[in-house]
Amino acid sequence: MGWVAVVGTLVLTVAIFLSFSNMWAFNLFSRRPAEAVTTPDTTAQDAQSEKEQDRIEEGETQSEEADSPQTTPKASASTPDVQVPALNLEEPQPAQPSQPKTSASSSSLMPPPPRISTQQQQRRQPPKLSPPGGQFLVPPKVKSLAPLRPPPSAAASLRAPPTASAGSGLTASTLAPSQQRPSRKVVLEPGHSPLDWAALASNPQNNLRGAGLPAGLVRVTPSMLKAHHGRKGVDAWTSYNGKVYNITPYSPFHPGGKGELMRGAGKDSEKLFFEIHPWVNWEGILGECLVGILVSENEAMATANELDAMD
Ligand code: HEM
Repeated sequence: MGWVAVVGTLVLTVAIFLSFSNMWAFNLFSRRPAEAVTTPDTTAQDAQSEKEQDRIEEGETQSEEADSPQTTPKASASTPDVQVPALNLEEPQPAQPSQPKTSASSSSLMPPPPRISTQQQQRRQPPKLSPPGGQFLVPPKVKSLAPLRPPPSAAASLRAPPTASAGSGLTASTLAPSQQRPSRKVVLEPGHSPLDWAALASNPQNNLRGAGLPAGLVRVTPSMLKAHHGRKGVDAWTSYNGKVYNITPYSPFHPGGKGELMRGAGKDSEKLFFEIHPWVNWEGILGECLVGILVSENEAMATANELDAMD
């Protein structure tokens, strides 16, 4: 019986020894128990040794993983130090009145927009286009020393330069109405308007060239032209651009009067005509009054000699 007690004591001793040895081995190869064993007053040297130990263990693990890369990842016995709260979307999280309201807890929520005062709101509003009085803006007045005029047209460049006839170098068309020369138009007799003349000239039955003339154009010498002075029942001829016209039928229709028109009778009126009204279409008005062409006395004499020689 005593022998059995001795054996039992030995077995118990061996068991206790084995249990202690297991704890030591577990502490040596396991991390969690080592941390658990680590006391809060662990020095920095102990922490350094632990890090080195961790690096060794990780190296060993990596080498083992490299040797057998297809093995399943091994679970680690370590647990995270930070407790992650479990979120439940279905059940609202109960309020935690125990937690104090700190800036850290409120930082997770967006702060409410700051209140804007009425003056700030008025300042933030876009500017109004109309003045507060409701009156429309008046465009600024342009103070121009020169009178406003339209830009010069293309026809202005084609006009003749101002002549000295106006004295100051200005023509009647460029002067203001108050500064222009008074009109020298005359009051025409009834039935002698420009339209009446146009109707008369458009009728081919009216012989506007004059009586006793050949059908064709007449070779008019300066002496012949001079002989048609328009007095004593003689028609008035005038030359323009090398052609001779009978102006007698047109005299009662001339807006400037018969007297003005007769200033060109028996001579060339091209210069006079252009001095007064260069814009007037001579050919368009007096086309049916064309007598012939102006030739020199020598040309007319030579032509007469040629005709006599032919006879
Ligand atoms: C040859 C000598 C001529 C003289 C001296 C003369 C003179 C005048 C004068 C002083 C006026 C008035 C201008 C004014 O103040 O408004 C006038 C107007 C006029 N004359 Fe003559 N003229 C002559 C020949 C002609 C001829 C041959 C024609 C026709 C082909 C003609 C057609 C006109 C026309 C149409 C007007 C009106 C112009 C307008 O309303 O702007 N004149 N003329």
